[in-house]
Amino acid sequence: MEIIKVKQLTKHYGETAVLKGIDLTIHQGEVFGFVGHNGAGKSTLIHILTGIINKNAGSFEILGSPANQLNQVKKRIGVMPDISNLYDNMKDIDFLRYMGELVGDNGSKKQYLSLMKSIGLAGSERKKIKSYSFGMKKKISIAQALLGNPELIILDEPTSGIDPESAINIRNLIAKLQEQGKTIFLTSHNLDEIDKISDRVGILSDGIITELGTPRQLKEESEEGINIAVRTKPTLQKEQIKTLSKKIKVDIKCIAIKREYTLLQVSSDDDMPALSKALIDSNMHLYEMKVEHRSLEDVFMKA
Ligand SMILES: Nc1ncnc2c1ncn2[C@@H]1O[C@H](COP(=O)(O)OP(=O)(O)OP(=O)(O)O)[C@@H](O)[C@H]1O
Repeated sequence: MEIIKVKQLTKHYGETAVLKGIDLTIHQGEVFGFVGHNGAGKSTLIHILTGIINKNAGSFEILGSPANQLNQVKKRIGVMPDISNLYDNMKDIDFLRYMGELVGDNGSKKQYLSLMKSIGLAGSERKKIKSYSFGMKKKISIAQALLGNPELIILDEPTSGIDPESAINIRNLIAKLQEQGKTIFLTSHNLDEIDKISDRVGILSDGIITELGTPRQLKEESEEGINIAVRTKPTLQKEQIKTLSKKIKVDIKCIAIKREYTLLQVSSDDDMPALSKALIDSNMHLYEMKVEHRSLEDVFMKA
């Protein structure tokens, strides 16, 4: 089932075109990671999809409702608000109860406390939001997005500014929500995190989605050769690589030398046996040799 369907959507602010034709379909139960540089237009798309601002052209449907009938499905969508929109003078638990009532969530105090605990806010209950740190405000805004048991949860940078343990809790929470059949649309600048938790990733660049696929597909598509990290003593230097390359008749590129590691590139893993033998036959002491797979960061940098 299609939860989000966007076709040729555009948005400009004055003369500046930010979204230049977005096509995107997100299915039920997916965790979709949406990434892009600062100012790429990720929040702009979220604001359009949630009815905060209007698109200029194109169309979209959310939970089967077209853009002009978003009100019909708003209660089924949980959106993490910007932390500047939280009611600072309210106590956290009262805030959740109040926001919950607005979406028909009449949970008990125990349920709200349990929600706070699940996102790492145990022990802070009954504090006024204005006394919260930045990270705590992010957490309570994630809690707000979960009120009313929404089917689609939209999280804009849920883990930025959050301590590592809480970020892990939030990732675990996202996995649990997915197990319950929820669809999660999230943005993050932490590409390792996106790689870990997303079923599919979209990279927004210059107003369009330039890369779309599973993290694995994107990483494999970007592979041009095999990168091999070699740790030797002494550290392998560029001149020695040239000599080795000639000796074994394998094209070996030196990508980088970082401390005791030398990062090499060969065209295929069939070149590895010859390379390891040549290293052992030379006077190098070979401590480690491992294939370094591309990361989403590499894909992102090329997008
Ligand atoms: N209300 C507005 N009026 C004019 N320009 C705007 C407005 N809102 C956003 N922009 C501009 O649109 C572009 C996209 O902004 P947006 O916040 O969507 O990017 P983003 O990808 O979410 O960035 P970040 O990763 O930094 O959060 C930016 O250049 C921003 O300055």
